[in-house]
Amino acid sequence: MSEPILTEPPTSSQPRPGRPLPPGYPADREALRAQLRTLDQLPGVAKPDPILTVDRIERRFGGMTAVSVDHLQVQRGAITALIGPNGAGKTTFFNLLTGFDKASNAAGVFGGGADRARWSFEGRSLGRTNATKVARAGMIRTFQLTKALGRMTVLENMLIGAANQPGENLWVGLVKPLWAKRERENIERAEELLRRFKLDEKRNDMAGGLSGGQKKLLEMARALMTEPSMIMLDEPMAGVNPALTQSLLEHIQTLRDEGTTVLFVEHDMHMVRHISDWVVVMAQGEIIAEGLPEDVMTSSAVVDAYLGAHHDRDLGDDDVLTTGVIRAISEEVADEVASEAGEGSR
Ligand SMILES: Nc1ncnc2c1ncn2[C@@H]1O[C@H](COP(=O)(O)OP(=O)(O)OP(=O)(O)O)[C@@H](O)[C@H]1O
Repeated sequence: MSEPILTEPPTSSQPRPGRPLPPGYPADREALRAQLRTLDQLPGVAKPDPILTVDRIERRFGGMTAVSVDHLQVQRGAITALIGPNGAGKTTFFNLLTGFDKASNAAGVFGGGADRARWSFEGRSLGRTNATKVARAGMIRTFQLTKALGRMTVLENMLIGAANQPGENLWVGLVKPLWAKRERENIERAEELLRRFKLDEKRNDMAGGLSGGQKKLLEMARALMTEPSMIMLDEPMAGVNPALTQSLLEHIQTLRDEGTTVLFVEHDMHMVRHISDWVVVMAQGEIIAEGLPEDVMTSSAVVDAYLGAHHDRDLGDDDVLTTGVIRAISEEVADEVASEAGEGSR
């Protein structure tokens, strides 16, 4: 696979238009990266200023453990990539954190006991809350398969993303002037985001008619209606054509610079290497590695974990052809040659 031409990530940040950066937010991305470079690159390592902290979260489906994360901290203001082979548990982990699924050891679940799952966001415990409350707390996600509502217009899709929609609260619904003011504000914000994501000309089109990449942009724009402190993107690049790749990457970097922490799941290793400040690797439900992109993505443990399910995966750099990879590929080729020879002699 040839590497797409990508511009360098910005190293300094701009304040969010109309909104100051959150207090203590690491505006200078280079300084943040320098701090991250001083950390031990070990699973569960403490971060200088974690926005999200997870402890002992487990999800079992029957006898199969899909997620078993002992400890993870996500650094505020960093772009963190969560990578791992198919079936590693990444989406399930996202679902648990955002309240779309319940941990098998959640508080109140039989057997949850002393080892119950705990996670906190901005220092606030989220373990017992549902998806709506998690979103209101400022942690919002997008999905692997876009959830744009096809029979609604692009603008209507944006407005259902607003946290303070009229009608959500009976009192707001009754107090008409306030209702009208909020609706106006929501429309203004939606229009501004649509302009920014270059979807403004599509505002009255049905969302179902957008391309795959435009739906991804719409979903990201909609997630921003609530002005989240952290956005979790599940495979933002999947189904996006090369023409939109660069603009999607720029949007993600701009989000970070304007005060939104980014955690994303992605299989596109060029993207991971290009824009992440930190990489977390999952395999078989567990976090098996954490560290700087240039180090983690060339680690043989990580490459080996990938080879289980991604024999054809380009990890984005020739340096990944470590001994482990070469050994595994040679074994696979030898197996194929042996089985072809067996078939030929039958
Ligand atoms: N609702 C479910 N019922 C049963 N098993 C499930 C369910 N959801 C996920 N799993 C299983 O849990 C494991 C982890 O799946 P998950 O989708 O979280 O992995 P992933 O890392 O996101 O994979 P991919 O990169 O392919 O999206 C897989 O073995 C999957 O089959």
